[in-house]
Amino acid sequence: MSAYLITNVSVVGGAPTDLLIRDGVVAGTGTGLAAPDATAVDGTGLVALPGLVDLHTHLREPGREDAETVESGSRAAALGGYTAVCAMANTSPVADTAGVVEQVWRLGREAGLVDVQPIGAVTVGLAGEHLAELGAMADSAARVRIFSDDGHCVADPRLMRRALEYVKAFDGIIAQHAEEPRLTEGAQMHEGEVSTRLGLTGWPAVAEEAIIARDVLLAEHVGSRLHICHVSTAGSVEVLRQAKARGVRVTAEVTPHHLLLTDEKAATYDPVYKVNPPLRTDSDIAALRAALAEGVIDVIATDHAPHAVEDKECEWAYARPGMLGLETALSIALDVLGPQWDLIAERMSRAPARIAGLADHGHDPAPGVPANLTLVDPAVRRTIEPAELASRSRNTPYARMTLPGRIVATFLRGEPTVLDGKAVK
Ligand SMILES: NC(=O)N[C@@H](CC(=O)O)C(=O)O
Ligand SMILES: [Zn+2]
Ligand SMILES: [Zn+2]
Repeated sequence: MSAYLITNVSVVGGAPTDLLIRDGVVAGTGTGLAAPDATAVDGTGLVALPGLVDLHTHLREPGREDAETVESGSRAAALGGYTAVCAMANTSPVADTAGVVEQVWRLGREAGLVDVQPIGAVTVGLAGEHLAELGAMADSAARVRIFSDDGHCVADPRLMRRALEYVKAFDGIIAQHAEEPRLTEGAQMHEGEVSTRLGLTGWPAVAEEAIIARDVLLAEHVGSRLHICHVSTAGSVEVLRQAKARGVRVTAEVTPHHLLLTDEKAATYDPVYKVNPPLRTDSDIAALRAALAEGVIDVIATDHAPHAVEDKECEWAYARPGMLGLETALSIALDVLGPQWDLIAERMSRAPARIAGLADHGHDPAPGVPANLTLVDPAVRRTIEPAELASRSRNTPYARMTLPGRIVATFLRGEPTVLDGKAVK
């Protein structure tokens, strides 16, 4: 195994130091380290963060390899500073058996760019009728701990209760896509002033809030762990705040796009802005940012949702919802939070690693910890060019925007996956 000596780097915003990486772990820190056999990496001006961990990634393999593969999505993740991603189950076939989750897990290992941790479906085929084989997925080589029908809500309260009961035995989590389907039939965008003006059917905030309120009560009743995907409204934050104050075992994530973009974007009729849950309002953004600072929202998760051109560059009503996220998330976080490195490390690495139970991830670089880390240059501003992204898809809402921060290098267990801002393989 190789050795790397990163010199003069700020670890999570601290005073510059050196970091020696050897045999897959951080072998030493301190100023003036010497290691003649190590490859030198000049860390001057750079910030070292624990490798980012994404709780919510769509990799599209198996089934839509034209939009993304485990390998292309892993490369996008590494370039975004990630060392682990949790792959959502809404593939084709759905990841609802031990066989499919093991396939995704193996493809992740073969790509070798990030740790790919499969999420299993809650219900067979995401159909919301019968529980999938949760135990077999948990016992499989993929060791699934998070289950989600993401893309769909587990709308049936009895099924949701049974799923929560089932995963309690192995401290698993149900990650809910909170959307009361009866309240969002035909919905195209956030229900509010802009949808009224544009004449598009609205997706009301209460469709999300009602499910979160129900599910925190179910989780409290059962004593199980619940995670809420892509929280998007101020009302959801209030429900979560109350639940957490009561000690309910609930965690929550917000996406970069819900922290930055509003429903006004729909007025462009550019389907790149169509997403579930929809972009909301300025006051929702303010509440989400405050909740993130406070810890009512635990995690920034990308909901990286690649879509092929034919599924996205069409009329708004026919376009699939979802947008890319992995290669821009850290920049959006920097833009929204500023250089609050400890908060960024907490919300984008430590907390998601803890929630997903990824023991090798989410550790600040310190002697003895697995060398899963990323180096950020906060001084660089870069313009997002969709054609330059590593993702197979192009549906970024940040095209031609200039954003702060650039990932210079990413290390997975001591080996670089990104160096000089370029993927190593
Ligand atoms: N977020 C989206 O708009 N789309 C996701 C599904 C989901 O996260 O609900 C997708 O799979 O494309
Ligand atoms: Zn979802
Ligand atoms: Zn999703």
